[in-house]
Amino acid sequence: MKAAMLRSVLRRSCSTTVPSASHVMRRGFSSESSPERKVAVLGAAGGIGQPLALLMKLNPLVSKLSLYDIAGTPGVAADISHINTRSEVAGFMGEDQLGQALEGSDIVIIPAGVPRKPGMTRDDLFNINAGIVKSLCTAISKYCPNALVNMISNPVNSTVPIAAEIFKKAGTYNEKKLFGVTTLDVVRAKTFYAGKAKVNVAGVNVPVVGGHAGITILPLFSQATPTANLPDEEIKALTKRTQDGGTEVVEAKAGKGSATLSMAYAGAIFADACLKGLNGVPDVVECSFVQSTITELPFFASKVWLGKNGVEEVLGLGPLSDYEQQGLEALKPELKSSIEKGIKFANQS
Ligand SMILES: NC(=O)c1ccc[n+]([C@@H]2O[C@H](COP(=O)([O-])OP(=O)(O)OC[C@H]3O[C@@H](n4cnc5c(N)ncnc54)[C@H](O)[C@@H]3O)[C@@H](O)[C@H]2O)c1
Ligand SMILES: O=C(O)C[C@H](O)C(=O)O
Repeated sequence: MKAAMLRSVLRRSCSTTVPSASHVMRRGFSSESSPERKVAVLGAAGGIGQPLALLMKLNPLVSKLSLYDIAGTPGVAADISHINTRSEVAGFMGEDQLGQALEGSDIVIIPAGVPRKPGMTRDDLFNINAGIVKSLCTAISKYCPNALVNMISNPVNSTVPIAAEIFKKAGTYNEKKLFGVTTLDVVRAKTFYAGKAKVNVAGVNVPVVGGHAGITILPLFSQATPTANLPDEEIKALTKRTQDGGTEVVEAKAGKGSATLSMAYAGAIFADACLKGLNGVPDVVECSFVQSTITELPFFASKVWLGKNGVEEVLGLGPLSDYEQQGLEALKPELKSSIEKGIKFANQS
C-alpha cells in the first residue's frame, strides 16, 4: 500500500466518520445515506472471503453484510462485526443456514471453492468447484432470485455458464444479473502497464476482455490510457504477464493457494461498482464476463455499463491492434470449450 494511501486509511480509522471503502480504494466518494443494501459473501471464511468481507464492511453502501461458509464463519463474523462502520454483520455456517444467509440479498459474491496449487490449471478445479457453485446457485434461485451474482470461483469461464444453466432450470435466470469477476485481470494490467509506461498507476485504464484463464485473458493495451507508445515486444511481454498473473502468485505461494488479497481488492471494487449501479450512480463501467453478443460466444468479458438492474449495456470491444485481433481469434476455441463444459455439467447432473 502506498504511504499516502496508508496514511489516509489510518486517519480514517481513527476518525468518527464512517470510512468509505471506495474512497480508500479509489479516492472517490460514496454516500452514507444510500439505500439499504444487503451483500452476502459465500465462502467468507476463506483466503479471499475474509479480506473481501473486511473490505465490504468498510463500504458505506452496504447496510447488511451476510457471511456464509461451511466452516469458520462465526469467528470471522464476530471479528468483523466489531468494526464501527454502517453495516450489520451476521455469520452463517452450514447448509441449513444458507437460506437465512441469502434471503433479501441485493448482491451475492461467491469466492467459495478450492484454489490452485503449482502445476494446476484453473480447469483442474472444475470437478470440485462446479458442484459447489451448482449447489450455491440452486439456493440463490430459491432465496434471493433477484440478486446480482458476482462469481469469483474458478474456473470462471465455466462456473458462470453453470450458474446461468442452474438459474434457467429454476426459471430465475436474468442475464443482466450474472457476472464473472474478471476485475483482477484489469487490476494487474493497470499495475503492470503503469510500471512499464512509467505513469501514475492511479490514472491508468486498461480494458481486459475475453475470459479468465491463460490466453482467454486479453488485455487491450492499444486502448490503455494514458498512452505510452510502448514497443511491440513490451506489449507482448505485458500481455503474457497479465495472462500469467494468477500463475505468478500460485507459484510464489508454493502450494499455499492462489491470489487472495489482490482478489479481495478486485472483488470489492467490482461489488462497489454493482452497488453504485443499483443505486443509480451514472456511468459506472467495469469489465466483466457476462452473457454477450459482441462475439459469437455466448459469454464474453468486456466493458459493461452497470445500472439499476445490473447490466445496462454490454459495451463493444472498440478498435483492436493486429496483435489483439490475433489474440481474440486464438482465445475463442478454448473459451468456447470451457463454456460448453459448464453448460454440459449443469444439464447432466
Ligand atoms: N476470479 C478470480 O479472479 C479469482 C482470483 C483468485 C481466486 N479465485 C478463485 O476463488 C476460489 C476461492 O479461493 P480462496 O483462495 O479463497 O480459497 P480458500 O480455500 O482459501 O477458501 C475457499 C472457502 O470456500 C469455502 N467453501 C467450500 N465449499 C463451500 C460451500 N459449499 N459453501 C460455502 N463455502 C464453501 C471453504 O470452506 C473456504 O473457506 C478458488 O476457486 C480460486 O481459484 C478466483
Ligand atoms: O490463478 C488462479 O488460480 C486464481 C485466480 O484466477 C487468479 O487469476 O489469480
